[in-house]
Amino acid sequence: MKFTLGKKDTQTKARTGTLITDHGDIQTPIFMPVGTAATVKAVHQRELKDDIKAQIILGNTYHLYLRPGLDILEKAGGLHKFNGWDRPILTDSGGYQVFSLAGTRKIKEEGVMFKSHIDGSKHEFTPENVMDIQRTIGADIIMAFDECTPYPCEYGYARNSMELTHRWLKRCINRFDTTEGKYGYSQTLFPIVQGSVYKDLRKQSAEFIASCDREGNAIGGLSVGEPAEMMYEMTELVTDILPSDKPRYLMGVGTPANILECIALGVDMFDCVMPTRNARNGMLFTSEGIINIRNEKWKDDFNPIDPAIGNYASTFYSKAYLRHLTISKEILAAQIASIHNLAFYLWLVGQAREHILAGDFGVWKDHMVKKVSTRL
Ligand SMILES: CC1(C)O[C@@H]2[C@@H](CO[C@@]3(CNc4nc5cc6c(=O)[nH]c(N)nc6cc5[nH]4)OC(C)(C)O[C@@H]23)O1
Repeated sequence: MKFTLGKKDTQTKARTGTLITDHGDIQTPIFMPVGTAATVKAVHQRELKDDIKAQIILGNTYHLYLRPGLDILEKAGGLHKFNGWDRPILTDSGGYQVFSLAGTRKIKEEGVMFKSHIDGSKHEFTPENVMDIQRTIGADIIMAFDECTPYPCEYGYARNSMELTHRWLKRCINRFDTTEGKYGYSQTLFPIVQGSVYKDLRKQSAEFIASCDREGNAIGGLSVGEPAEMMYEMTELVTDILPSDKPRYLMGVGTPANILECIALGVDMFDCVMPTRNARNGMLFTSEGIINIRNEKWKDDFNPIDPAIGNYASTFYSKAYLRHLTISKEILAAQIASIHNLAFYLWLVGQAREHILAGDFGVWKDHMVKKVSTRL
C-alpha cells in the first residue's frame, strides 16, 4: 500500500491524500461504511459502489471468524470474493468487539479467552492468531490486536493496558512480517495508539507507534463515551506526533461534526456505525441538518430527502414517503435511510476534500459543523 499526500490546508491541519491499494485507490479524507459481518446492513454492493461511490468498507475479525467462519471465507478465496466487494476492505482486529460484545472474557498476557455471543462456544484470540485470521479474511488493511482501554479508567489501568497493547503489537508485527497474503494481493498492518485520556500516555503511545514505521497508523481508545472535547484534545496531541506522510485512521468516529473537527486535526480515515445504525430508527443526516423522519411534521413534505447530495435514494424518494415506510416498519425504510445516510457521510468528506483543495476548508468547516448539527 502507498500513501501520497496531496494538498495541506493553511489554517488547519487538514490535508488531502491518496491511498493506493491492490484493490483500488482511496481519496482522503474518507469515510468507511461499516460492513461488520460481510455486509453493510440493508445496502447492496452495487449501490455502495455505483450509487454513492464508497471507496473502502470495513469488516470485523470477531464477527467474520465466528460467522461465516474461516473455512468458508478461505474456500471462497477471501472476503472480497465472498461478498463480491472488489474494492478495498479494512478489518478491525476484533479486540474491541471481544470487549464490547463477547460474553465472559479473560485478558491474559498470551491473549483473550472469550465466549461467542452467538452460541457461547469458547475461543481465544492472540496477537498471532488474529494476524493469521486477518490473512485468511484477506482485507487490504488489517488492524493490530489491541486492548481498547475502557473509558473512564484509572491512570494505572490505562498505563498497563497501553503497555499490553504495545507488547501485543510487537507480536503482531513479528507474525505479520513473517507470513504472506493468501490470495495474491498485498495486505498492510496498521498499529493502534492507546493511552486513554491521559496526555503523557497518549504521547508515549503515539511515539512508540510512530517508531514502528508502518504504512498507516490508527488512533484507538476514543469514541468510547468520553466528551467530544477530550476526543479532540487527544486526537490533536497524537496527530502532532504520528508521521504526516502516513494515513491516520481515527477508529469509531463519529458524528458529522466529530468528523469535520478531526479532519481539521489531521485525520484522514473514519468509520462509524452511526449512519447505518441511526438510519434504522429513522434518524437522517442531511446537508441542512438532522431529521427524525418519524416526526409528524414530515408527513406531507413531498420534497426529496436531500437533493444536494445527488444520489438516487436521496433525490428520488420524498420525506413523506420515507416517513410512511418508517412508521409502517417497511423493510424498504431501512434500505432507503441507510443508503441515504451513507451518501451524506461520503458527500460530507468529499466536500471537505474539495474545500481543502480550494483553500477555504477552515471557514467552510466552521459553518458546516453548525449546520450538520442543527435539529430540523
Ligand atoms: C459512536 C457510536 C455510535 O459508535 C458505536 C457506539 C460506541 O462506540 C463504537 C465506536 N467507537 C469505537 N472506538 C473504538 C476503538 C477501537 C480501538 O481502540 N481498537 C480497536 N481495535 N477497534 C476500535 C473500535 C472502536 N470503535 O464502538 C462500538 C462498540 C464498535 O460501537 C460503536 O457509539
